[in-house]
Amino acid sequence: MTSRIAAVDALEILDSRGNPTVRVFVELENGTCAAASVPSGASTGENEAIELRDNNSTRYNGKGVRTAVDNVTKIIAPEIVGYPAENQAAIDRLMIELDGSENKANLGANAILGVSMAVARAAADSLGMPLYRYLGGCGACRLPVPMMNILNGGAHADNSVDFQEFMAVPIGFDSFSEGLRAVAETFHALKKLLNSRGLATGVGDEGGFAPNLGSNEEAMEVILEAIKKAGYQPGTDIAMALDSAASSFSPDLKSSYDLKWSGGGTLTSDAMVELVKKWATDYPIVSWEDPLAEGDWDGFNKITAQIGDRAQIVGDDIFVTNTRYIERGIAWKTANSVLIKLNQIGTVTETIEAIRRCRDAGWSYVISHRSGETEDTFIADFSVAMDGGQIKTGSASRSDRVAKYNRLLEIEHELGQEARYYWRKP
Ligand SMILES: O=C(O)[C@@H](CO)OP(=O)(O)O
Ligand SMILES: [Mg+2]
Repeated sequence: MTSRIAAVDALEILDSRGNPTVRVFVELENGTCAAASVPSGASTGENEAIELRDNNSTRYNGKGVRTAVDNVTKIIAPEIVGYPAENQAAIDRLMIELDGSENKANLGANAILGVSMAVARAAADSLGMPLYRYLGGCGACRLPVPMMNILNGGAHADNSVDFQEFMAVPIGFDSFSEGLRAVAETFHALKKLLNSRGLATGVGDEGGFAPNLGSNEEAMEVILEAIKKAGYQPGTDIAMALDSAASSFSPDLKSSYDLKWSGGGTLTSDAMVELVKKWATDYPIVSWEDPLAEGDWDGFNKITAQIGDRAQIVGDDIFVTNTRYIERGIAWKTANSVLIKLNQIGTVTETIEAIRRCRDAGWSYVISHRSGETEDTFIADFSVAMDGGQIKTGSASRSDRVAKYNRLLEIEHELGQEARYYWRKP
């Protein structure tokens, strides 16, 4: 009995926002069966691989999740049955060719990624290896520093906060579990603080609280207070990371910024750069994702030149985990870090390639969830396998996010003394 693929199946399931998404099953001739589920974003970059998602017009017209499911079972499955599951790169390439488009618009990035992840998991299971070991080899022993999202705004919440994500980063701890505990305690401290001020403690899509605050500064102030209340030193034990998701408040995606709640109205790119610089000086911010919009390459270059030596400038919407844009960014010194999302590019192999480019350039990379998630914990193993050093996977209040943290705790436990954990400055 070999590890050749015997069957591939798929079905429509729900994601954490209650929207349909894809789950794929891959069965091998040796009896191994593995599944993978595909997440989905809300604040998506324009150049992301195209997923076949449902909205009122696509559900029944051949462009929704049901079509993605059919594409797996009717188009992809017959082609990959018989391939050894370890031939990840060949299987991924075959699916890219089958799709035939630039951006996976024909079969759907969600169809292709579901198969790609399920194939990796089946291969690992069939070899009796944990996924992180199969994908990362015997050197895979570094647990990522979690960026725990504790306050939500922007497109992920209906409150009066412009920036999308405010995260707590445990930089001063010796182990993943201790770091995770500290940011979870900060999350609880923040809840108490918000409560005591009569502010709402309902959560946004990624589980961070979504109170109505007057400005981004107010959000950062209350987080600093929460870190202290939890008994930690801001900037030494726990630092802050932000994802402005600036494309979501830049109408032209490149030169104007409409901060509704802070900063006093519409800003030029230069004014936005100045504001980011000021906040990065006033607050212990170690990582800033999408401080400018995806078309504002000049603004990105400027902010990287000005604060890139002390803060990680992470490109999400601007790079979309695509080597074409990452290479341009490296050549132009646009950032110093890339947010890595498997479903932005659509296969495991291409995601690994994107990470390889980052490493070659001395850039960091942050493995990330999407705002619409499932209970699938693939990215937890993937972050250890890729030795990425950082993971962004929401708060401690939603089980779709907690599943990833718990999987990382399991991996740490399994690695025992071999486990490594440290924050690497940019
Ligand atoms: O902008 C982001 O980084 C992500 C994940 O936090 O959000 P979304 O999945 O909505 O694109
Ligand atoms: Mg982002």
